[in-house]
This record gives sequence, structure tokens and C-alpha cells, in this order.
Amino acid sequence: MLELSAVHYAYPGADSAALQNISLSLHAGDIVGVLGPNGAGKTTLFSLLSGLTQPSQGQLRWQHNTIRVGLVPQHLAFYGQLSIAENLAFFADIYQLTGALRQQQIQLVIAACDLSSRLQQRAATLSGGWQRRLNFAIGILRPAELYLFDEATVGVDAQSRQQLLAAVQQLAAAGKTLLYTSHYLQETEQIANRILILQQGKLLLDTPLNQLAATTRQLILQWPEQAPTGWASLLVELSLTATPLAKGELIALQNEQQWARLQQFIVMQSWQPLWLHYGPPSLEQLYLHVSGGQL
Ligand SMILES: Nc1ncnc2c1ncn2[C@@H]1O[C@H](COP(=O)(O)OP(=O)(O)OP(=O)(O)O)[C@@H](O)[C@H]1O
Repeated sequence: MLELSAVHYAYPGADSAALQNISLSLHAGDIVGVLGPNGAGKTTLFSLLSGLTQPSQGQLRWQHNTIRVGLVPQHLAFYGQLSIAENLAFFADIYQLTGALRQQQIQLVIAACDLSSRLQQRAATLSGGWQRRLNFAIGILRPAELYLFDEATVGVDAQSRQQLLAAVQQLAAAGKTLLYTSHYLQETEQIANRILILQQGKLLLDTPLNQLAATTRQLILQWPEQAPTGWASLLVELSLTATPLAKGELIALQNEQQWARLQQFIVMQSWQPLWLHYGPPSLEQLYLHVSGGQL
């Protein structure tokens, strides 16, 4: 649906690039959790995907000519002096929604974000969590192929958050593509089927999540300096690929036999890995290791 190849972006006058050499493909039905510490480049990536900025180098290629993008921005983007209902009507006008589709979309987001009890309340007088829900509703009001959620649930109470996550999952089930940033790793783990990890503008990891974790095992290991002789050729023999991490490497295994062969090799060595984890890693474990410990 969308391909980024070798995308690079530097803000005018900045010393270093906010995004460097980002290549990835996005597909219908993907819920992609985008993780990275503050300043990693997540919001910049969303600006490029929503067309607000253009890459300094590299290309974004859409499968179809017109792709509509729904954005739930990190900063609240509605009119405080208008009520919830007036804000929804205003943005429906901006998105040029008319007739039955307009009514349908407005009703859909009111239900998805549980807004019905305060439709007439001025947005400025809502609590922080309610304002987030309105912000979320406006972002998904527009029928789109790609939806971007940037810290969409900050400050929302646990029950309402589950409702918003359910709305995200419904969009994916309807074949939409979603990118989702959150510093709540459990939340990302709950909904994402794929994880991107960014750090200092670089894409450190792009890996499938839930279903893969249930059916396959991942090995994360770190040799003291370099891998022993024979390690690389054993990986080739077993048709395995090692993805380099900030510390060590990650290898996705398809069966227990592969793990048995690797174990056999590891125990025979005169030096052992500094770090080794085998199994379906929790997202937090994976993330902390890949990013070198920065949340
Ligand atoms: N308007 C701007 N002008 C110059 N530099 C910027 C601008 N916006 C962001 N940056 C820089 O670009 C880099 C990436 O920032 P970005 O906001 O994309 O990170 P982020 O991963 O979304 O962070 P956070 O988790 O804090 O929201 C940072 O070094 C930031 O200082």
C-alpha cells in the first residue's frame, strides 16, 4: 500500500537529521506500533506519512494515487470554544462529509469514543481525558486508508483507553493501515501486529509481533566481542538471518531443531554469550534490549 525507500528528513537549520535512511512497506490491516525514546523521530515520520512535510531525500510511493490519511495528533487539535458536537460538525465540514456518510461517521466516532453524554459541553471545559477522546474522535472521523495515532491515549483512564484501543482494532479489521505510537508498551503489545523501533532517526528494528510470538521463537544474543568462528556459517546452513541490534543480534527461529543446533554450537564455545534470551520475548524485553535501555 505504501513504500518508503531510503527516506531522510532534516528540519531546516538542524544539526542532525530527524530521520535517516528509513525503508519500509505498509500493508492493509497492519497495526504497526512505532516505539522509540523522546526525539527518536516518530512524530516526524507521521508528518511525512500525512503529507505535512516532504522527505529531504528518498521516496514515498503510494500504491494508489489518492490515499486519505486520518491523524490523531499528539497535541490537542480542536476548538475549545465549541462543544463536542460543534467540533465534530466543523471537522466533518473540513473533511467534506455530506449526507448519510456524514451522519454515519459522526455517530460512529461518538460511539467509538463514548462521547454521547457530553455532546453539548464546550471542549475547553472538558477534563484532560475527555479532551483526548474528542481529539481521537476527530482523527478517526475522516474515512481514510491510513490512520496515524500519535500518543493518542495519554491521560485517558484505563476503561476509556480499552474502548479507544477497540476502535483502533476495528479499523484494522476493516482493512485500514494503522501506525500507533505510545510510551505505554503494554498497550502497544496488546494491539500491534508489527513493531518498528526508532532511535535517533534510525530504524533499529521492524518485526512482526503477536501471532509470530505465539508460533515462533526469537533468540536475542550478544557475544562478548565478535561471534565465534563458524557462527555465521551455521546461521546460513540453517537458513537463519541475524538482525543486528544496538547490543547483539536477533534471530527468528522456525522450529525447535534450529534452536537445538544453535544451543549445541553455543555450549561448545570457549566463551559464552554475554546475554541470551530464547522464547517469545515480551515487548518490553525486546524494546529495552534493541534500544540499549532507553524508554
Ligand atoms: N520543528 C522542528 N524543528 C527542528 N527540529 C525538530 C522539530 N521538530 C522535531 N525536531 C527534532 O527532530 C527530532 C525528532 O523529533 P520527533 O518529534 O519526531 O521525535 P518523537 O520520537 O516524536 O519524540 P517524542 O516521543 O518526544 O514525541 C528531535 O531531535 C527533535 O528535536
